[in-house]
Amino acid sequence: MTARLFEPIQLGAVTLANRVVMAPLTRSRALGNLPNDLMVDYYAARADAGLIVTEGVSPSPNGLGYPRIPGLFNQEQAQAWKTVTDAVHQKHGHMFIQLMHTGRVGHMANLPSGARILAPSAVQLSGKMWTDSYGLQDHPVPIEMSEGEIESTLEEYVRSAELAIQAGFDGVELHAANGYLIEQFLNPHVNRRTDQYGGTPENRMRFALEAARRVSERIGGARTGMRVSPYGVFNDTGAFEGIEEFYAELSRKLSQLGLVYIHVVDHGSMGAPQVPWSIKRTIRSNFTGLYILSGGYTAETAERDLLDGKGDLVAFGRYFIANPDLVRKLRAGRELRLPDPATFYTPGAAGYTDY
Ligand SMILES: Cc1cc2nc3c(=O)[nH]c(=O)nc-3n(C[C@H](O)[C@H](O)[C@H](O)COP(=O)(O)O)c2cc1C
Repeated sequence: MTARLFEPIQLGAVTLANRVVMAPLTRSRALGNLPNDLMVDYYAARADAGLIVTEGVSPSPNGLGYPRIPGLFNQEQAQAWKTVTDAVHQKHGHMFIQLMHTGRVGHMANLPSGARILAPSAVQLSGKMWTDSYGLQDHPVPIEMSEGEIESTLEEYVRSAELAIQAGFDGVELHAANGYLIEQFLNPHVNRRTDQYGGTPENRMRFALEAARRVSERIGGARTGMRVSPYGVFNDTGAFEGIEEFYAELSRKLSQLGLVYIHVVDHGSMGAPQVPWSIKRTIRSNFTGLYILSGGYTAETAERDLLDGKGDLVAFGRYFIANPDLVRKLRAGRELRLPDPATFYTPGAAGYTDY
């Protein structure tokens, strides 16, 4: 059984061996924000996925809000990432890098010196952030970005995308989901600006669309995707008035920019409210590129939704943590292991390369 999931599919210029995507998974193993040999092993072991999307990687020193997450904004990082992409390509895998700027989600203790916690508005995130030096700390009140800082941050995305291509990635996924910087602009609970980047839906979309436009102009739409999470609640986001029309318009505009895929998060399986099918259907019909389904999928539900035409590829997150050979297991209908959440973000090989 499960046939469609294992059919090849064209994604821009590359042919993926199957429609199984390894979802982006922050694992916090990048000491000094630099990819290392342990990460090479981890990704290479999962190269059977049709497409690997990396963990969130910051395009800026300011976006390294969590401890030990990798960056991609200098040559040293690009060279280190090249060892990862080489290992994955050697095994005939393909790989997009997820550019995740954490924005207000962070703490100064996690950032390199000179970096700053920037966000569309000076609205503090609730809850605490882990720091290796001081344990759990309150999120700080972020600095409201000036228009100049918005401009330089957009250029950081472009520069990072360039470095990604240099580092051998097949493309870039802009992280506009889960309450990180791009979604901080999209969401009116977080974005209180009154200039051209806030207020109306058109203004709140501007940062996301500018990032998508500039990155796709630089590296090509065929190498640019975006991840979104309408109705997501992570990092104090949540639904807002006019959300259906908002994402209808956003997906239409991303389609016009020629992005190769849209990756839609549904964290219903993680305890968040289920994302209504109405909005997924709207995005599906407005966006002419590929659609990646994600959130709580099994072999059976993935196959069902692909056959129903709900999407073109299916991302698996937690199962990929505990089952490096996930594609083989799905194909054989074998039982899947569950990951140990205690080692999701701890440094070292335990719960990372020893499944
Ligand atoms: C440990 C962990 C880290 C994650 N890190 C990221 C991330 O860096 N970027 C992102 O977009 N989503 C991230 N997610 C969300 C996953 O990509 C995925 O959407 C989620 O796990 C639901 O899919 P699943 O039910 O197949 O696990 C993370 C999830 C987990 C469990």
